[in-house]
Amino acid sequence: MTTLGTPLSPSATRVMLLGSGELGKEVLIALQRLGVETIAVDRYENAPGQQVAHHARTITMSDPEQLKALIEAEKPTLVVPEIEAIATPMLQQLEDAGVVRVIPTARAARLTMDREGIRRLAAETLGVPTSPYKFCDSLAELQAAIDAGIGYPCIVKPVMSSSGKGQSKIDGPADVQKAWDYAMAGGRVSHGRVIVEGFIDFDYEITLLTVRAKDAAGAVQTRFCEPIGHVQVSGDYVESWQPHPMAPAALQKAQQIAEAVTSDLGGQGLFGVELFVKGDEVWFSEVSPRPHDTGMVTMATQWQNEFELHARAILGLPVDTSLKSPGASAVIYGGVDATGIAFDGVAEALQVPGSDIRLFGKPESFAKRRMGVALVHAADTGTARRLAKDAASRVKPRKA
Ligand SMILES: Nc1ncnc2c1ncn2[C@@H]1O[C@H](COP(=O)(O)OP(=O)(O)OP(=O)(O)O)[C@@H](O)[C@H]1O
Ligand SMILES: NCC(=O)N[C@@H]1O[C@H](COP(=O)([O-])[O-])[C@@H](O)[C@H]1O
Ligand SMILES: [Mg+2]
Repeated sequence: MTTLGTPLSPSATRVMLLGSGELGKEVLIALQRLGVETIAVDRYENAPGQQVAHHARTITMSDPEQLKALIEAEKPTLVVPEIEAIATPMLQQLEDAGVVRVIPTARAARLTMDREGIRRLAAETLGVPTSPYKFCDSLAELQAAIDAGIGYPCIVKPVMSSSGKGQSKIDGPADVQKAWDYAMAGGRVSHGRVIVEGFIDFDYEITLLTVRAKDAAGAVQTRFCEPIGHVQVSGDYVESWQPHPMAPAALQKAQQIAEAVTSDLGGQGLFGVELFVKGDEVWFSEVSPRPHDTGMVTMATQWQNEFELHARAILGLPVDTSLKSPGASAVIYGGVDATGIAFDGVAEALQVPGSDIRLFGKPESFAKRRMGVALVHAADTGTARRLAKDAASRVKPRKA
């Protein structure tokens, strides 16, 4: 039986988010609606989720001692990682010692924070198809890996990064040095290690949101949302839609891969399984053991969006992954480097039929920082994509 308490009282169910960006903010709102007491942690003050939580804490989450001190002081019922730059070995230590429960598990957080952990698990332990890959600690090793079989084109990424940070495509020998230097500058934690992957010439890519939640008998069951199609530019998502049609054989393979990976990672919660598809062939790319940026579209398309699904699943509550309407999302970038920016054109954006807007409230804008998203529901995804891009383009961020 799940029992929920009253926030700010001794009975409170207390949940700590490690990372409080746009995704965490929505998880926090979903938790608040269930009367959960929330603690939003991030690396900087006034992060989006910190603006809606009961408590805000700012620490260096990659520093194990700071993380341990905070968790021991706050004693949350659950710790929910929201970003990859976290001292996950410390989370493992605290979970092993019975101090806290990590979502979905400390092991899953640790393995997925580092591309090496999850890639080796998927490809080498579980035998799931992936791009060819190699891990390298120097420019010389990178060049050797490419020459020894990865070949051109290929993709280089820091082992600890997301949203395309530090990622680049190498088309030929002239790009190798540049890709190495870019990766060294772009990781979330300076690490000096990269993955180089053979380029998969896919027809399309999807995120398969996969939920591990308890059924009426208390057993953890796996459920899938409809596939989400998306477009990425420089490794960062700019557009997503749901449902993305798939051939039955490809969908079946996608679900098998998602089931294999998420059941090995275990625990309860929502996962974003990223897959490349060409014909009936499916490759596993990576997985977030938490809501996914491309899944923001579910705020327009599902009865329970991915944040509500995560909140429910981690609390042991039932979930409904069904689609409400086709829809799409389109990213609103900052466009300028400035703090406290202003957004013109919100009313114009909301004139677009079936549209909605989220402005995340990040205190500082960068030209390529995601500051908001436009959401649209429509009769079909083609229409929704067109309208979502239109709505996003009407929002004009500027220096205040
Ligand atoms: N081996 C590959 N072959 C072809 N395209 C790739 C490959 N690896 C990555 N990409 C492209 O780059 C995108 C981003 O890659 P990946 O998901 O690994 O980066 P990320 O930084 O973890 O992004 P995010 O955190 O937003 O998921 C993919 O969605 C895909 O479009
Ligand atoms: N692809 C992962 C992803 O989208 N993560 C989301 O971006 C935030 C960091 O944004 P920032 O870099 O603008 O601070 C994270 O906190 C998370 O919400
Ligand atoms: Mg990705």
